[in-house]
Amino acid sequence: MPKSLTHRRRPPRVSLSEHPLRGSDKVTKTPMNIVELIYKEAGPDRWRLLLASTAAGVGNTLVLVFINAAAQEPDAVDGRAFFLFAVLMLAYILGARYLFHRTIDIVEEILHRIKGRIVEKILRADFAALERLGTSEIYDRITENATVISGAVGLVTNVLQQLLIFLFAIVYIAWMSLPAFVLLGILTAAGLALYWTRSEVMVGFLQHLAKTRVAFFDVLTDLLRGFKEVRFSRRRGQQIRDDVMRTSADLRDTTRKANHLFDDNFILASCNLFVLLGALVFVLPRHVHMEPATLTKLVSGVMFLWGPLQGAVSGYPAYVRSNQALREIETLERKLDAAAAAKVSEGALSDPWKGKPGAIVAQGVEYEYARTNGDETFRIGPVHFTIDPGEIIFIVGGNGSGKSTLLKVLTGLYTPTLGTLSSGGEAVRPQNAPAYREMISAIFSDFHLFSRAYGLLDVDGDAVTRLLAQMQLEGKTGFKDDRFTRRDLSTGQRKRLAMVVSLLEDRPIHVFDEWAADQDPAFRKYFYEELLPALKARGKTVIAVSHDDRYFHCADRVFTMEYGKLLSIEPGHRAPARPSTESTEQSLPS
Ligand SMILES: Nc1ncnc2c1ncn2[C@@H]1O[C@H](COP(=O)(O)OP(=O)(O)OP(=O)(O)O)[C@@H](O)[C@H]1O
Repeated sequence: MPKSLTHRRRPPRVSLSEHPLRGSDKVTKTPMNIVELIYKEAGPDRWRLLLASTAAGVGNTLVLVFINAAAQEPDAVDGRAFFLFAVLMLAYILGARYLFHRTIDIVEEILHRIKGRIVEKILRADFAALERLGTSEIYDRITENATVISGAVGLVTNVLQQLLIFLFAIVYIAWMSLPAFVLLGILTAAGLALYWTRSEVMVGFLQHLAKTRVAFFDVLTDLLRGFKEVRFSRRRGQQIRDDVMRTSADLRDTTRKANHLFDDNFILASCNLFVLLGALVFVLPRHVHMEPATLTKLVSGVMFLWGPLQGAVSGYPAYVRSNQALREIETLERKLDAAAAAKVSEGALSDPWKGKPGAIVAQGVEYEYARTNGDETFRIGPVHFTIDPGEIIFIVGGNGSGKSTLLKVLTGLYTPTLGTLSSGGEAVRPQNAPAYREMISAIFSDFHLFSRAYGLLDVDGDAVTRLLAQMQLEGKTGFKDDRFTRRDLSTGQRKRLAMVVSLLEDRPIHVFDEWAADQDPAFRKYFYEELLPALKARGKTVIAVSHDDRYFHCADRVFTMEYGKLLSIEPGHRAPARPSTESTEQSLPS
């Protein structure tokens, strides 16, 4: 029996570790499939790929035909025959190697470019739009889908090669016996039609599986993030467990059904082959005269179809999955395109300030969050004020009064819905907003500490050590190779580390969103009574959200917000004091 040199693979099973494919997003344009993408990206190499594929296919087929022939006439095998055999094998090796390696290179290059493009789009995206998009979707789509495509490319390429071999084998059979070719054609077409119909059902399962996986991961994430809270309530733990088990059972059933379908399709393809062989041996000789030798060759030829058939059958699910993954990436890119900040070409960007912001003026500034699910949205403004260079401004107000929202508008992260924000007489516009933000160093309440000192050029190690000491962080973390040696600090310490970075940035405007909230009394005092005055003495403008009414005197002016409106602007020493929140702190030793 001839043995195929082709890859024989069982259909890939769907496992829990695979990416949850999502089929819910509507894609308006017909997305490119993986084969079209490889064809397009291959450029001039596509002909070489075709050639390599043909060489591999022809080599593979002829090696088997050759072995078949040699087995029937062993006496005719001489040195020349052996040389021909070696040449055919070499053609297969070179062709297959080029085909597999080149398609992998092309796909990996495509994925690398897609990642770069997505990061570029994230960097260019409008902050508010990116906030709405959320991080988990971006993370999921950029990493998991790329993994699915990477993993599938070998199988998909194999399908293409197998189809070619299949074609050659059919021609070989037609050459031996035309009636056998017609019979095979009819049975193969019937088998393919059945396989195709079942494949449609399989695609539906894959999509359902994708949604179920997302639900499973969501509830699992809830359990892991809320692990602390679960420790305090057995009932909560039980309910979460029930939810996890319910989604897991759904996942189990769908995975089982999908895998059964894969297996059934595999068995179906095998049976199709058996039917072909049966028809060849039991039916054909009764109707058509055929030499026993020809029949033996035909049987060998049909058996040779086994490899290509299996390759194609097991590659098809990979093809479907990678197309789905491509669709996911495409959807993300479209969402990011929609989230892009107002289009400003690199050349049109301007910096009218050159690092000197002047007075910040808000004239009738309003901002409203985008409406989602028809819910009421929060809006601030209209607000009017001027903040002079070197001023210390505190923004105070109750929870949810809009302090952080105002900070995001003031720092140019949110574009006002109405009114004008200007700095040094220049309105902040899309063309100059990046330059405006470069003058601000902000620590928001949900700040992030980067693993490296990104954005800080030529950091002076001594300066960092001094600042770490000033923030009482020496011994807790250090600075080595452009990185802080430890970031797993307490909340208050992490904020002090963020302050170190902010001071190193040395920008004219400092923005702090409740920075002092997690500091102990001594450090809070240090922040208000030493650090802020020191910044002011260096000409810095400070805008800080604060709840520390006992330190309002440290501000030049206090802006009080209520329900999104600027209720009052008072000099620091006359600012309204709210009930003290520091009764506990006063009893503690400082
Ligand atoms: N990204 C967002 N999308 C929609 N609404 C938001 C968003 N962020 C905040 N809000 C809403 O804006 C309102 C004001 O929130 P904001 O964070 O500005 O208040 P705050 O005064 O800083 O409150 P706190 O003192 O509790 O930090 C809240 O009602 C909140 O629900």
